[in-house]
Amino acid sequence: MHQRLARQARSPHMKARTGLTALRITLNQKSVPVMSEETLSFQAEVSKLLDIVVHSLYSDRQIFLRELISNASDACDKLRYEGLTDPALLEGEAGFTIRLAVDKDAGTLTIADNGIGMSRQELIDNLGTIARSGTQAFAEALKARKEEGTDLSLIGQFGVGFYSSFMVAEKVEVVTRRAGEGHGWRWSSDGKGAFSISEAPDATRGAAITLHLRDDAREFLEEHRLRTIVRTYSDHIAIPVILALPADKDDDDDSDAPAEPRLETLNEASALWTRPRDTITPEQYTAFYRHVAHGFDEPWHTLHFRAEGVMEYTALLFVPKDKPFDLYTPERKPRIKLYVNRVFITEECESLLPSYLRFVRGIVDSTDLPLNVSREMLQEDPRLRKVRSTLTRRLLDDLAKRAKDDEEEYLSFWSAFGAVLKEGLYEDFERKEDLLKLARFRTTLSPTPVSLETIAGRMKEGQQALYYVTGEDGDALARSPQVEGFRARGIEVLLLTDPIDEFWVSAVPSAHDKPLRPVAAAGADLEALPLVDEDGAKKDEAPATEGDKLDRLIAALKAALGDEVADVRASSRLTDSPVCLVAKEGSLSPHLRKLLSQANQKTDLPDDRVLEINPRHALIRALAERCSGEGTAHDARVSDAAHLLMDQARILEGEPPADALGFARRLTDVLQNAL
Ligand SMILES: Nc1ncnc2c1ncn2[C@@H]1O[C@H](COP(=O)(O)OP(=O)(O)OP(=O)(O)O)[C@@H](O)[C@H]1O
Repeated sequence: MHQRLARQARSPHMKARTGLTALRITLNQKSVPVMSEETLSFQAEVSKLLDIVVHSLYSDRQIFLRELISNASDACDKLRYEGLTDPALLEGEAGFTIRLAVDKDAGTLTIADNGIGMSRQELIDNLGTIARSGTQAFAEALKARKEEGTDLSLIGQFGVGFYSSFMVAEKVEVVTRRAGEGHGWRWSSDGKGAFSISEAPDATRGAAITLHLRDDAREFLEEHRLRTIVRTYSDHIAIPVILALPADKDDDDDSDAPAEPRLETLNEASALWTRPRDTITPEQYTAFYRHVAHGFDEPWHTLHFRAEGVMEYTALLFVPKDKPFDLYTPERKPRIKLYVNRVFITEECESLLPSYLRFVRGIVDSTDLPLNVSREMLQEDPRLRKVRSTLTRRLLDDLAKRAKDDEEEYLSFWSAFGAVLKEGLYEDFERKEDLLKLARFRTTLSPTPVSLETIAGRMKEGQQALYYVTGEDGDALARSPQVEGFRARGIEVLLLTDPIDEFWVSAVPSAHDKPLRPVAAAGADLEALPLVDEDGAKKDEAPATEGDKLDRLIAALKAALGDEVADVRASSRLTDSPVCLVAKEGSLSPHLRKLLSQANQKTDLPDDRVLEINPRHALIRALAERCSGEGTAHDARVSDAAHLLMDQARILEGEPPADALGFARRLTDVLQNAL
């Protein structure tokens, strides 16, 4: 096991798979040796997945061919790369091909490559477990489906790589020899729970996947069908996909020697990104996007350009339409493939994009980097920093253009990736202004997200700043007492509900030349503005509790609540509610405190919240009256009211009352007295 993990650790794919190590360790493979053949069971998740694949939920069965050709192409890329440091692996054969061969009598279709191949252990790991990110997502969706009845047809969007062969085949055989190894292996399975492995001494380098087609899938033995599928889905593959056709036997040829098959190259076989833009169709871009991104959606945006200067390179980048399922994994790694002179170098070149653009997929092909470029070099090379800066600028410029051209379309992008892009407000000081322009926010006046420019344009006369409130649920925030006073004055408040919002706001003191402030910090700004009715006309305010009365009330509330609050103060933030809880200035907001505790992060800062009271509210005025008499310090009713108000404020913040029993008792008393 250790050896296997060590080997995986060296493989360029390991990074993406670290989370799966545990899965593999828990594998329960029953091993039943039968002469030189061994039968092993699939990992339980694979069996479940195959069961669904076999009972075909895809209408689009032909995608199996795209998946297998894509794997073959990756295998060739890997060998080409490993061959740079260890030319012996190439065994003198450096020309890569992917061959399709049909045997109509046997009903088989074979997809063969001369790439890296697989060792015995790799066969078990790769084709017996869930080793692939997309397949893992599928398995997770399966689990979710059990729990909450997810629509199965959605699962098609994940794609299941190699396992998709079982959509069309009743039996699949893989004969493979890993480059550099003496002999090969045969893997075979009917996809029903088990697979077998035996030696294949004569296997050639690479992998040959033979599909014994089901009766209802014999269409995939037809040349014209294969030709069309390859041209549609795999034309961009940079390695020739060759169809071997039976030779036309010459009439005069009466020898028994088998005639050589005719070979027909089906695809363009040149890297798509090297072709001029105007010769590439949108379908070809989409097919390529799906290949590099392992996506099943359409690209929402495509950026393809050649750059000259400190470094010469071509970039072909895509913004997906749908959120990739691993967008929020803790690594937050950008996934751009790096090529040097069309030779694939690495899957995860982190230095090519900032992590807040990690949803972008695609490739960069440089003509200047050395082929043996190391990981360290990739991280430190100043030219790559320049490339990163150019790619970032061009992507952000394009996003701005798209927003300008069609705001509605842009909002579909924003709803998928806005939360990730906002990480840049916190991390990329240089691009803060650009990112602020791209940002869209839901507000108390607009359920559809709008730009800061729009919000700033709607500021009221005398309004000092742009205000925001943070929390989990936009609807609840829009109705919360925190924003009442703003609503009553016709002032728009940004409703920030992404976890990242709590972090970037601290790094962005102003936006669009206006200070950006939390609602809790409004204070005097707000008092200076008049209350307005729905038509914007000025409204009279109810009389407020003031002076001594107010002081006595505040003193009585403080005495009753003790340590439960850091302070009690009057506020003009409230209009309809009697009280609300706010964070003391300079302390963590309740929402941030909650986020940190969910992430198991302890904070040393005390939970010092302020209870704000509305001096114009009838209840507060009545309470103030009661407190103005003698002996109120020990008035049980005032104390009960203080606790009930405090609990009410907590409930509005989405928290339970501090002491449920006490809360129930007080509420009962109050109701009893009132009836
Ligand atoms: N023709 C092949 N030659 C060598 N290895 C292969 C071949 N086909 C599949 N494999 C190995 O099997 C693994 C699983 O393949 P599968 O198609 O299920 O997912 P995948 O290609 O890894 O997915 P992804 O493309 O998302 O990384 C591959 O990662 C690869 O290591």
